[in-house]
Order: sequence, then structure tokens, then C-alpha cells
Amino acid sequence: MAQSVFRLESLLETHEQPFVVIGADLRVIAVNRAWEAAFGIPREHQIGQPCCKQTGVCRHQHLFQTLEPYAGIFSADDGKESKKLLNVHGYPLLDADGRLYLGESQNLLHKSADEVHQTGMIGKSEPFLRLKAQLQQTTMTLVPVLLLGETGTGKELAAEFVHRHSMQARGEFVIADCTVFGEDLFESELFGHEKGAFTGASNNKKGLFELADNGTLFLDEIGELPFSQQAKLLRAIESGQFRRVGGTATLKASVRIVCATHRNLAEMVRQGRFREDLFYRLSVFPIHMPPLRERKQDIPLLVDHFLQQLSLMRGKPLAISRAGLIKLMQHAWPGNVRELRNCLQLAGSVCAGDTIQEEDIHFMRCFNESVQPITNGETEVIAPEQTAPALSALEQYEANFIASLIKKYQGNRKLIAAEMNISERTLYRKLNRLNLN
Ligand SMILES: Nc1ncnc2c1ncn2[C@@H]1O[C@H](COP(=O)(O)OP(=O)(O)OP(=O)(O)O)[C@@H](O)[C@H]1O
Repeated sequence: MAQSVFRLESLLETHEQPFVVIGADLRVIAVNRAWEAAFGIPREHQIGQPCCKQTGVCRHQHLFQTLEPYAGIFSADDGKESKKLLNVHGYPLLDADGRLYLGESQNLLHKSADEVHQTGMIGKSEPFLRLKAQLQQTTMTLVPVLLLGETGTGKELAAEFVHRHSMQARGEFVIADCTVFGEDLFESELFGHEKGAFTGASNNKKGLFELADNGTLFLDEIGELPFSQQAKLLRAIESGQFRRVGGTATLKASVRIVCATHRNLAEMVRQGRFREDLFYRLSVFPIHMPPLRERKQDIPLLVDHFLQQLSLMRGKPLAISRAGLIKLMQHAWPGNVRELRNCLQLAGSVCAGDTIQEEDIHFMRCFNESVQPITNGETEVIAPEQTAPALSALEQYEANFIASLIKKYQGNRKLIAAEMNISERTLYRKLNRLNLN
């Protein structure tokens, strides 16, 4: 039992974003360090507390009743005046005895100046220094920046860097994850809505664009934005003007746009899946994030950095043997820096002493996004249940593999993503694409 609690806690720590586990009695069982840092509440004050302070059926209770995973944008129920907006994914978890829990990742949608990553980006290799110089150049203007690169290469970190060094640094850094914007959600999440605009709109609500006024709006995975919504985004970016859903007033916001994608947007334009005008507007300043295999010189520095973090978490030093470091240098790192961090985290939790040995290091199976998901050029803007496309043999293989992990981990997306060495967001996209949701 002690071992499984230890494993659960170390797995929670591999999660970069705030994560909470809630029991069927609607009380908090565990939170990770990212959660403590985001809300400024030590875990010992949170564990055992009710999941929500408001009365009535909450999303957590609803999940325990229906066992249906959910995703959406909610404000934090942390008892503080300035409500933080969270992009939330919740799903049921089962332990080995069949007890039901709820796991919820809570990605902060906006970070104030002092919450934005202070540690900076680590590296000294030539590709890394070139990247940093390009990022520095963007800080002298307010033109949109497009970050292109594989999963785990540090696109979000780079977006924070651009914000932190820009003229808008005093404003908020607001994250909009385009993978969760369906046709319905996009407008009200991005531009807000007025009370009564649609069923469930019980209050006026600011959108992410408004929240990013005088700051930066980071549109993550811009390639996933539904085609039908792309013109609305373009209009708002060009004019800085927008209207809340159900509102008549034209509002204005001065927003610096930074986008990221692992997709080939130019190819999507050619296939008619991404608007050409939006593409040209966003790709004024395209920046390629080098994969870790092209900057292996940075591995020792990154290893030092992550070992320091792990030592702090453990409360005692953690080192790595020379043979262990060589093993890390020889790996191709398809999951990039995230994979390196997860690999060290797991090695640290299995190593017997204070030094990670070669045999403590295990590389995880990884499917990266180089598998081109859609070939007929139109499926992503069509409701999947009506027109689910036939999967290619490779996709079918991937779907079978993920289905076996879903079974193995009883649907726990965090564990599935950890085994596949991809972020939960990437897993979420794959589940949608492969009709596994
Ligand atoms: N140069 C770096 N120095 C230190 N940490 C890094 C660096 N690059 C990435 N990381 C760490 O690696 C992890 C993944 O980074 P990040 O989320 O920014 O990648 P990403 O490209 O946005 O991934 P995805 O496309 O899957 O969302 C984070 O924990 C981040 O802090």
C-alpha cells in the first residue's frame, strides 16, 4: 500500500499542471506541487477539504453519478476574490480494489506577471542559442509569433519567454487551448458572453481575449481551431475589436498573439483546412523549436536542472552516474524535453540510493505526432460521430495500442499519457482523432 501511495504521488508530480484527486465523499485526497504553487495553498491544508465551496451539484458530484469524463472552463473555487480561470479535464479513476476516485487536471488559463515561469529556458547549444536570439527579437515588436515544433520541445515555455520579455509583460499571459474549442465553445470562451445569451449563461462573462488586454494571448495548438471559427479570430486579431456573445457593444483589447502548433500549417492551407489569410496573419514571425535530438549538448544541463528540482521535492540530493548520463545522451528523445523530465522522475523513484544508475533508466514507448492523422483534408471540421473517417492501418495500430492502455489504466488519461510519453493535451487530441473518446 505504502508503495502504491508513493507511486501515485510521484506520478502526480510528473504532471506539469495543477492536478487534484477527489474521493467519492467529495473531499480532496491528493494534489501535486503545481497545484500548491498555482493556488498558494500547502497540500496539508487542502487534503480532506470539500472539493467545492459552493452548494448544489458540482461537476465532481455529477461525475460520480454518471461516470462521464468532462472538460471545460471553470473558475477556481479557492475562496479568493480574484477568481482564476481553469481549463479543466476530469475523469474517473479506479484503484486496484475497485474504489472510484476522480482525477482532475486544472490548467490555469491566465498567469499574472509573477506567476509566469521564472526559471527560464535551459540550454547553451547552438540551435538553442539561435532559438533564444529569435525569441529575443520578437520582444521588440508586438507582431504575432508562431512557434512550430514537436511535442515537448518547450513551445509553452517559449511563449512565456516572449511574454515576459515583451512590452506587454505587465499584463496577463492567457492560455487558450484550441483543442478544447468546439464550434459552440469558441466564441463564448474567446470573446465572453452576456447574461442570458444562451441556456446556462447565468452571468456576464469576460472572454480570454478581454482577459489578455495589454498582455499576451497564447493560442496553443492553433491548427486544431475549427475552420468555421478561424474568420472570427482573424477579425478580432486584425481590429482588436470583438463583441461578447449576446452583446451589442463593441469592445476593444490590445492583445499580443503568440500561437503554437506541431502541425504543418502551410500544408493545411493547401488542403483547405486552414484559412490562408489567418495563416499569413499569424506567421509573421515563425520560429522553429529544435527537437532535443538536435541539441544533445543541452542534455547534461537539463539533467542537472531536473535533478535539482527532484532533489528539492525529495528533500535529499539526487545525482546520476556517468554511465546513466551516457545512456541519456544516446537516446533519440522523440518526446523531447518532457520525455527527459519524465524519464528522470521515474528513474529517481526506482533508484535504490541517491544516484541514478544506468539500469534505473527506462525509456517509454512513444508515439509522436509525425503520424499524419487525416489524409482526406476535411474530416476535422465535421462532427466525428456522423462521418467518422476510416482509419489507416497505422492509425488503427495506434488506436489498438491506446485502447490497450485505456484498459490497463482503467481510463486514467494521466497514466496513459505518461506511458506514451506525450502530454495529456496530445493524448486528448489523439483520442478525438481516433474516435476513442
Ligand atoms: N529549454 C528548456 N529548459 C527547461 N525546461 C524545459 C525546456 N524546454 C522544455 N522544458 C520543459 O519540458 C516540458 C514540456 O515543455 P512545454 O510544455 O513548453 O512543451 P510544448 O512544446 O508546449 O509541448 P506540447 O506541444 O506537447 O504542449 C515542461 O516541463 C517544460 O518546463
